[in-house]
Amino acid sequence: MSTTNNKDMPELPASDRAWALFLDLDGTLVDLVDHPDSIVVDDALRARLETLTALLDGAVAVISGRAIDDLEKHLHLPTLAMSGQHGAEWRNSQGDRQIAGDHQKALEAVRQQVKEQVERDDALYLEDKGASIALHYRHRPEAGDMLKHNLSSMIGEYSDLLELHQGKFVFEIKGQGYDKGVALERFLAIPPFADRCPVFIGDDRTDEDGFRVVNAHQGVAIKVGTGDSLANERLTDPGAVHAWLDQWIMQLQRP
Ligand SMILES: O=P(O)(O)OC[C@H]1O[C@H](O[C@H]2O[C@H](CO)[C@@H](O)[C@H](O)[C@H]2O)[C@H](O)[C@@H](O)[C@@H]1O
Repeated sequence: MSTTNNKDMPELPASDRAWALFLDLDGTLVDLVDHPDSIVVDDALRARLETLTALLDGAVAVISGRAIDDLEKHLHLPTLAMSGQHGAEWRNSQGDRQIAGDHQKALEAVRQQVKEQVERDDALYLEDKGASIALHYRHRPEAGDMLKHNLSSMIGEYSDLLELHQGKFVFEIKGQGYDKGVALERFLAIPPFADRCPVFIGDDRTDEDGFRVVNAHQGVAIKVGTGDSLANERLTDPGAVHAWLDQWIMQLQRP
């Protein structure tokens, strides 16, 4: 196995294996910021993703909690495979898309209640993604426990169809049975990902489902930042992720 030059960084994936790369967006590829619309995806990141996609024969996907329309609005990479809304949406590298719909009626039933909760406090922000709803409380951190309690009650009678996920200053109501692990398994069953060994980089607790699947496939799971994790490897922040990916690109380009 090749090694990186920086002792603090994970080993680079061995060059004698075929790899599939899965990447979380917020907190992993881009820095966390005050509002979901304010993230910065620069040309260097776009170029990095395009180069890796070419070098890995198309086996690169972004696995995000964001909706695919939102990911595309920021990334502008129409042939990049993606999963959005924590596994409820998929797009392959041909641009073909699917979205889970079995929980939509239940979500509709709670949508108005969530809106009313947000309307009571200007510091809260509702991100309605279609197949999931995110309630952001970054600007009202002390409301976390109250919101968790209220949102749990709202979805209580639909617990066979809906579940509550907690991310970084956000609660998300999403379809039961979809998560980033499900998204990874789905990609690993189809070309060009099938039969490749997965590498997944993520920073949040919702990424742990992905790490579990990667570990089961004897892949490389990399947690960005601190905190308990199923991942065996660490990178400190998005800047370190970019540097690690650049080193991997150099290794892949070596004759
Ligand atoms: O799975 P990810 O790609 O990491 O997406 C997770 C959630 O990211 C976004 O919210 C988070 O990032 C915002 C921008 O930095 C930040 O303001 C917010 O506090 C974070 O929770 C996104 O808005 C969500 O839809 C994603 O699920």
